[in-house]
Formats: sequence, structure tokens, C-alpha cells
Amino acid sequence: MNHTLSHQQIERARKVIPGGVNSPARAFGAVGGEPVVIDRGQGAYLYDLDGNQYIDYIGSWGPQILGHRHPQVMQAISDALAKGTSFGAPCAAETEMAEFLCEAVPSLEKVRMVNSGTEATMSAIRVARGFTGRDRIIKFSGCYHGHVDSLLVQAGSGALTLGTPSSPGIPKGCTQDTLSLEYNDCQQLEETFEKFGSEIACIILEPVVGNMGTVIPDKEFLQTCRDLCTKHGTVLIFDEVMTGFRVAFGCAQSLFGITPDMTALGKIIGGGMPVGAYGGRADIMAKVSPDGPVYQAGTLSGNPVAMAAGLSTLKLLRDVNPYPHLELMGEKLAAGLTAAAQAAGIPHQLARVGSMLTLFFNQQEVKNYSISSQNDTSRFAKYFHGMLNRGIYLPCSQYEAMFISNAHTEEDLDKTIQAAQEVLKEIA
Ligand SMILES: Cc1ncc(COP(=O)(O)O)c(C=O)c1O
Ligand SMILES: NCC(=O)CCC(=O)O
Repeated sequence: MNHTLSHQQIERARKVIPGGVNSPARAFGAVGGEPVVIDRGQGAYLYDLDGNQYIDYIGSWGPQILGHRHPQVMQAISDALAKGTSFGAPCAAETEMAEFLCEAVPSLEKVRMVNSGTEATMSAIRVARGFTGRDRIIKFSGCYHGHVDSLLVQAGSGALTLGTPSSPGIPKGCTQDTLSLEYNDCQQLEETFEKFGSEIACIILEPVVGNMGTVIPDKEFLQTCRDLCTKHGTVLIFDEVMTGFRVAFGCAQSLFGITPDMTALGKIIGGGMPVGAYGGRADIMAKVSPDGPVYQAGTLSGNPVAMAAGLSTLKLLRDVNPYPHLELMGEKLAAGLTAAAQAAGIPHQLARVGSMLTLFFNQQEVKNYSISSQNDTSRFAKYFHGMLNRGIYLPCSQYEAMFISNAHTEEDLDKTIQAAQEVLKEIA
């Protein structure tokens, strides 16, 4: 594969953009080599500047569940654009979006639109603190909730990939009230509540983790989070920025039957445009300005073009119901990758929920951060590049989930499995 134009472009970008990228997760930091620069996407495929085609398993890190350039989404964006790009005043589409979200996700009684997943989690935490009058928060090691100061403690995703789980530039004061616990560990959680229960404003967690690779919650763990929050008057926040409308139309909370007090959303609900949202119980959301005293704002929040992209995506998900198909595709890909790793004799684990999955190079089932940090990341780097060279675009880190879209065909999966068979044999 020729990457001349991509490499020239990245070299040029590095002179004016840190690392040549606008988000470190894209930088190939953990796998080495140079990122490819994307020119366009169509359906399940990406095309780089040199004209190479890739089967895309990143889907813009989650949002593109319908594939790139779905015609109805493109049309909705174009119709909204014809009326203008931003008004800084209420528009009808944002109400329609809020109504849609509240209907699809019953734990949402009120929602506020923002512009990214980071804003959604940051704001949800502020509201939870304002509502409870408490400062302490609980997060779990290896979960990533965006680059929020108080949450960049043992964070997953790029922070884990690049080995900076706690970032410089964050004053101690911002993280002194953050308790970072082990995912899926009920006992540690119970002990923490025994000690600090009356001081804890919220628990925030990914109800299925994507950001230390895919980690599946024990039902008991989610139930313990719920019970302890109820008992201690603590707000349970599900960060469904990644899992929302990905693992099920009703989000992970519907899949596991656990109702959070607040939910953060992003990615899919923006249909590829910059969108986030947070919401939950009406009594908690009543604290949000201008109804209440907790300040949170945004020049571009509820942007009409972004609302149009998101709404058309969500309506397609409701009407087409791709989830049974995505489940079958996920099952097929997981089985193919597992068989390929087995045939090559490579120690591995395959974790999957619907169309979100990770092939871990690990001897043990990955239940938490301690186990995930033992992944064979140098093997992953070889796997990644072998796949890229065969036109398969995987997340460039072992600590990420891959996503299948509704545009992927069985033939795409067959090609991917075939490539994995070749690559895994080579690197065994
Ligand atoms: C679970 C989760 N929460 C929050 C975020 C932050 O979202 P954003 O990158 O849109 O700020 C991400 C992804 O980045 C995520 O995966
Ligand atoms: N799982 C990682 C992400 O979803 C974020 C991507 C980014 O920060 O660019």
C-alpha cells in the first residue's frame, strides 16, 4: 500500500498541530508508524488521500452506526443547512431531539444538549454535585469519560494507550475528590461507601466499558452500583456516550435492566456531527440553569444542523431496527477472529456486546483495568499494522473497541476474518 500523500500531509500537520492530530487517540501512538489521512467515507469504507480503501471498524469512534454518508442523514443535514448553520436561539429540532431521547430512554425525564461527550459527563457531574451538595465522586480505573479534569484519573482510551492516565496540567484540587476503583469489584465499592457514603455525590461509569477495550459488566456489579447509590442518596450516572444506541436502542441500561439517575450521551446521537447530551431525573435536572442554580451553557448547543443529523440517525435506528442484524454480524466476526487466533495458537480473549468488540491478546478474561493492563500490546501493534496493510482499519490501540456498522456486509466480515487468519499466523 502506498501512503505517500498521507505521510506528506501528516508531516505538514505536525508543524502546526500537536502531533499532527486533533485528538491523541488517532496518533498511532501505541502501534507506531504514521496515521493515514482520510479523504472520504462511504458506507462501511474509508478512503485515504492516496486512494487506498479500508473496511472501517472505527466508525468515527462510534457515531457511524449506519455507515458513512447514509443518504437520509445527508439529506437531513442538507435541508437543515439550507436554513442556516446556527442561531443561538431556540429551534424546533432541539425539542424534537429531547422528546425523542426521553421516549427512547425512559430514565431520561429531561435532557440538555451539549457539543461533545466530554461536556456531557463534565456537566452531569457538576449537576450531581449541585444536587447532592457533596464533592466526592467515584469512577472506575480504565473507564474514560472524556478529558474532564476531575475524571482524568486512571483514565482509559488514549490516556491509557499513551501511558498518561493522570495528566499534568490538572491541579491536585481537581482530582482530590475523585475515588478511582476497580471495575466489577463489588466488595471494594461497598467498603468505599461504608467509609465515605454520605460524602459521595455520584458514581460515573461506562455500563459496558469500551475504553480499556470491551469489558463486560457483571450484572451484580451494576446492581450493586444502583443499590448503594439508592441507599446513600448518591447519583448514579451511566456514561453511555459510547454504548448509547450502540448496544441497544434503549442503550446499555435497557440491556442490563438497571436504571441510572442520570445518563451522558454523545457519538451516535449526533449522527457524525459534534453532539453530546446529559439528562435524567426531573428533580435532578431541575437544578440546571436557568431553572436552577447549576450553571451550564453553550454557544452552539442544540445546533440545528447537528440536531438534524442526529435525529435522522436516531429515527432510522428506531424504524429500521438494525440491532438484530448487528448482533448476528457481531457474532460472526467474533467467531471468525476467535477461530483465527486459536488456529494461530495465540493466547486471546474476545469480548463483545452486540456490534462492539475487542480481541484481547491476554491469557485471562479481561474484567478490569488490572487485567487489561497485562495485554500483549506489542503483539497488538503487529496485528494492527498487518490488518491495515490488508485494508482493514481497526482502532489503533488494544484499549479500544471496534465497531460494526449496519453498512458492513458479510463479504466485508469474510475479508476481515481472512486477513486476521493471515496476520495472526504471521505474528504467532
Ligand atoms: C464513554 C465515553 N465517554 C465520554 C467520551 C468523550 O466524548 P468526546 O470525545 O465526544 O468528548 C468518550 C469518547 O471520547 C467515551 O467513549
Ligand atoms: N474510545 C476512544 C474515544 O472514543 C475517543 C476518541 C478520541 O478521543 O479521539
